[in-house]
Amino acid sequence: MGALGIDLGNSNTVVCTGRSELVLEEPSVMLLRASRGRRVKVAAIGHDARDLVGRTSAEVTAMRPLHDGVITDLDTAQAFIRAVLRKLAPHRWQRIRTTAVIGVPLGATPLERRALLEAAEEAGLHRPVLLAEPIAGAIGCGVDPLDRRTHLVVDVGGGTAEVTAFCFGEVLAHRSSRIAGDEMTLAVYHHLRERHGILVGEIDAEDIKIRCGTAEGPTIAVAGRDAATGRPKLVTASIEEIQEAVRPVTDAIVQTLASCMDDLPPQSVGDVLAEGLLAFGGGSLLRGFHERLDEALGFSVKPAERPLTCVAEGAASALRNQSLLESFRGW
Ligand SMILES: Nc1ncnc2c1ncn2[C@@H]1O[C@H](COP(=O)(O)OP(=O)(O)OP(=O)(O)O)[C@@H](O)[C@H]1O
Repeated sequence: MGALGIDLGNSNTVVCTGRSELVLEEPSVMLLRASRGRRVKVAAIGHDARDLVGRTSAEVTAMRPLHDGVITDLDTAQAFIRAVLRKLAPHRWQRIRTTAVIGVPLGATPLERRALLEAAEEAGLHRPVLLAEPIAGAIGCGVDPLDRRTHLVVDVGGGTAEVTAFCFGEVLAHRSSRIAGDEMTLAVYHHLRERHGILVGEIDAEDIKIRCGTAEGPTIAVAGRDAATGRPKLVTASIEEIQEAVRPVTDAIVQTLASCMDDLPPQSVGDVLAEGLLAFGGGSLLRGFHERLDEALGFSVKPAERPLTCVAEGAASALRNQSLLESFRGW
């Protein structure tokens, strides 16, 4: 396989080759089967695993390799990375000396970074290197982090929203919040239960949130269970009310952005006002997200062309740029 750029996210895992070819984009979910007297085995990963969540026997457990963007259990993370590598290259010889640049939240502690490197090495990667996700995402969007102007980016993932300003190979300001895409999903769930008395599953609530972005009419149909009787129920919800329900989450992200801006020197603020804010990560695809940020911040928001894959793409292209990896090694 040679070299890979990997974005190991809370929600999704994305892998690109050194030639920036997208080779894997799957949910970060793994099903583990415990069979008596034997080692726990990986039953499924990615889309297969996500489709089976809630449809398996008691012997099968669904696991996510990361929480809030960092590893909490080394064995799970290692098993997940190994399963991803096997999916990409089934034969052992194909994986020999495969190296990678892996995205890591900028706010990760040295211990969390060490855990990720250890899991990656144990899973079979050769000398993996870490690169801060906001920097990798910016590179994936065509921004040069060694540029002499300040760039401001927001990465709205599932578990975290990270705001970062950088210039000339240095991070000038950074803020991270645990209020991101998953909180938007939760807001949709609570709204449907309170306003319409309907209970939907976590995956359905996420699907409704995403469908709001592509719905042609002003309303969408929602199927679930009546919160009082438990019977199947169908309701119609307006896009506007769902946008309103998610607004506190977008407002919290605006707050994070505003406090990051407060830490910037005046010259950098000028750059940001002129250049605008680059937004990526799946949460930035929320309907009305950019307009809300535009309106609240008063400067332009540039949506990434490929918000879900730019971190892995940027990590893959950083493989060819040693000086860039050196500059951001400590971040
Ligand atoms: N079209 C869409 N509209 C709204 N939200 C979306 C859309 N597509 C994806 N999302 C949301 O984006 C989030 C996942 O984004 P992404 O894949 O960038 O996160 P991640 O990198 O896995 O997570 P993290 O950065 O927290 O580790 C989920 O909450 C998902 O529901």
